[in-house]
Amino acid sequence: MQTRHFDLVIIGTGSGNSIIGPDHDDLDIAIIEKGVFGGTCLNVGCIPTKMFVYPADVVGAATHAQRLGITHAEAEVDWPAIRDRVFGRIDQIPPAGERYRQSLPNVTVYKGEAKFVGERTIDTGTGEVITADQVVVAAGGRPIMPSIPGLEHADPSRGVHTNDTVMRMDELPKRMIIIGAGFIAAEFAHVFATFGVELEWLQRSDIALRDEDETVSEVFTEYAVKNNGLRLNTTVVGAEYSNGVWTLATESPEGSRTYQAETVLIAIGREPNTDLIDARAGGIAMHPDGRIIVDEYQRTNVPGVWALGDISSDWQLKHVANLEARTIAHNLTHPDDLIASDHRFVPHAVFGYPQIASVGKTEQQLVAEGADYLVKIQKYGDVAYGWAMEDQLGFCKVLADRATGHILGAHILGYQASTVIQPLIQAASFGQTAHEVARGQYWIHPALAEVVENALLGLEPPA
Ligand SMILES: Cc1cc2nc3c(=O)[nH]c(=O)nc-3n(C[C@H](O)[C@H](O)[C@H](O)COP(=O)(O)OP(=O)(O)OC[C@H]3O[C@@H](n4cnc5c(N)ncnc54)[C@H](O)[C@@H]3O)c2cc1C
Ligand SMILES: NC(=O)c1ccc[n+]([C@@H]2O[C@H](COP(=O)([O-])OP(=O)(O)OC[C@H]3O[C@@H](n4cnc5c(N)ncnc54)[C@H](O)[C@@H]3O)[C@@H](O)[C@H]2O)c1
Repeated sequence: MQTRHFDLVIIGTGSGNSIIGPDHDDLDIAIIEKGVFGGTCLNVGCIPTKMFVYPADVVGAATHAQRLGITHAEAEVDWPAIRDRVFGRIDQIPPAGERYRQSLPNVTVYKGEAKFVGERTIDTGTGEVITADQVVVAAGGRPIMPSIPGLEHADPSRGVHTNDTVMRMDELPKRMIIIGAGFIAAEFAHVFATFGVELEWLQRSDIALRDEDETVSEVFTEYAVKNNGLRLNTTVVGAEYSNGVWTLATESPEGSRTYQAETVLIAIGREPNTDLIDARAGGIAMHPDGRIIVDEYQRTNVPGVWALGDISSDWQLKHVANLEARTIAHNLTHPDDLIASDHRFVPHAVFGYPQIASVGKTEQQLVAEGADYLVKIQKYGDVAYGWAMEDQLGFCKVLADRATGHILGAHILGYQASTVIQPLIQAASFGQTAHEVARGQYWIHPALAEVVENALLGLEPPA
């Protein structure tokens, strides 16, 4: 095996690929990718899912328009056309990104599965072992599979999917069973239910989106039970495949039951790829759940080795992986002026139906901490635009420190929640008080953002 030394090696081309910039022109860099250039978000995550969510939102809006006096003919969903539109656009990007990297004189692209064989020493999986002064581990994660015989591996040919394959199905199945009720399940349940697939959506615990603020998860769960086939407290204990149909055996407090469908979507969480890269052989310390331990500067315990994104972060979110990549991009070339990743107010959104967005602490976390807080829940339907929409579900919940008025958490469920929440993310991040944000600016009337204004005004003024 040949051995070559680099200034910098990057493992993974998701957010890892965005590290390389003009500051690094003088470095001899290797980047290693085992799969498709661009990583999860671009190829099998954020971007394609939202490209399916958008048409689902369009169909959903037409359906919900009945209460506004508009009826449409039933939507005809042309799955191959939707799928080919999505991937016809996405599939052009990875080869272009790879070609660009290969065109840079100081970058060598290895197409192989990287494994540490020593400290800062990596087998590229291409017949070459390389060493480096600095290594960035950005190898992400993968779907967790259940330990149920038949379902331990994705097998699209038999209708067992994860997010990696479900968006490329040849045709829309008549029936689908979704296992899990987190982010991925919520978004795909919205897409497939809206596209007319008969859903059985099985969740082993008593609530969907468990980590959200409890008001949000309760309203979301109630809607999903009523409209999207969600079944709670239902644990899958066995699976059989016969004549193109899966029969899943389940246990619940009501007893044993089976569910049948041609397609099963597994969405029970994601695990870090530290085993694939043999992080242990590189001397890299890990949490019990397999994530790499990093400090606020994204340093691991091994000098010169950094990690970012899903393989190390507390958050499996693209904007977090990107921020951590920016931290490392700076720190690689500024050893005496390190910057820390800002994880104070990490927001997220779940692009299902109803849409959800959140930042900061949940009310249950504040209760557990014994915090002295103010809370206001403002309904969409009680501000002008929400009233015009005849919205019956949406709300904005704001939590603020009683003494200072600082925003501690904000949780929105409803139309465009992911956009409506942004002023609250800004206020929390810049330390503005609820009163300042509500009173210190105009709020366009009668825009939906008034739901945020009224939530803030509804908090008692700070003592
Ligand atoms: C269905 C879905 C929807 C999502 N939607 C959103 C969303 O709307 N918003 C949001 O913020 N986040 C979303 N996420 C999460 C987001 O995609 C991830 O947090 C983000 O992509 C993580 O980036 P990363 O760079 O850490 O890892 P990745 O993008 O996964 O990149 C890791 C790369 O490393 C490569 N690799 C792994 N092992 C090796 C090895 N041994 N050798 C060489 N290469 C290797 C992989 O092939 C991959 O290309 C979604 C995730 C999924 C699954
Ligand atoms: N819009 C977004 O930002 C977005 C969208 C999709 C995914 N993501 C990221 O990807 C991550 C992974 O998503 P996910 O939905 O797979 O995970 P998740 O952690 O959000 O949800 C996992 C679900 O599976 C259930 N579960 C866990 N183990 C199980 C088991 N053994 N059997 C049955 N059910 C089980 C849990 O109760 C939970 O409902 C998310 O945490 C999120 O960070 C983000």
